[in-house]
Amino acid sequence: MTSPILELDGVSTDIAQYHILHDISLTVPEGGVHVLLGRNGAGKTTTLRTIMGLWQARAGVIRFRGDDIAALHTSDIARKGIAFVPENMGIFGGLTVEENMRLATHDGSFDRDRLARIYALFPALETFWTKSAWSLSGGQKQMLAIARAIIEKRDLILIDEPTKGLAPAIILSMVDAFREIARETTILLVEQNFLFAKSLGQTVAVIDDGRIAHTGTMAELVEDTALQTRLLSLSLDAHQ
Ligand SMILES: Nc1ncnc2c1ncn2[C@@H]1O[C@H](COP(=O)(O)OP(=O)(O)OP(=O)(O)O)[C@@H](O)[C@H]1O
Repeated sequence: MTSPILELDGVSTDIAQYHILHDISLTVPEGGVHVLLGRNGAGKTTTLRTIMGLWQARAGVIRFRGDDIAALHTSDIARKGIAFVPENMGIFGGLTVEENMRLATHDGSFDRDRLARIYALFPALETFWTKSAWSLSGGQKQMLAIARAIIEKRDLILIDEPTKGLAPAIILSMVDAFREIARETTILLVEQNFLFAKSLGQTVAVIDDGRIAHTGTMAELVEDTALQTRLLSLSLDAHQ
């Protein structure tokens, strides 16, 4: 396994008076898709927001390519090459697809090759390029949110539950897109959909009640049904 692109070491985060994350240690190897699983309220979003500097860690170290980024502002963390696709997708409904994409670039201009690649990954975005984002379907909105994160080269993308509320056929089409994106960028994926997660993930961490309950390779979790049963109750949507 390659050296880690991201490491969390003993990270604890409070929101107001509440202790939400407790001593989170997590290693994300460079390249591929790495999954953070956990049930509702387990602390997945808080972990991603802490990495992005949207919540300040009370304790612990967050290393990106070896540099401690825990005290940096979100804009400086983004400039280092980390993008965040939040659960609410963070797109602007009143703007066109093109305007949404342009706002995600640093100077408003597009690299033609990257744009062509994005059109190939998500053809609907080319079709609806001049349409307002609110006219897109849920799946297309999610594609736009992901496309915004990769319109410029990023080293690491944090994606919060991209399959939430999407139809199975749309989720299936996203598997190929994620595999393609992961050829040039490391993805840290928060998920509850185990089928989606296991088809993409190389490593997996399970978080429960703000604590890491398990870390390992996805292959060993897929093979170990007893472990799955133990973790399913903590983390996964049993219907997936
Ligand atoms: N702004 C906030 N104020 C108070 N508590 C919060 C806030 N945001 C999150 N929490 C609490 O922190 C805990 C972890 O929330 P978090 O959103 O990280 O969970 P999650 O695993 O992402 O869940 P979900 O799958 O539902 O998005 C929950 O108990 C939640 O109620």
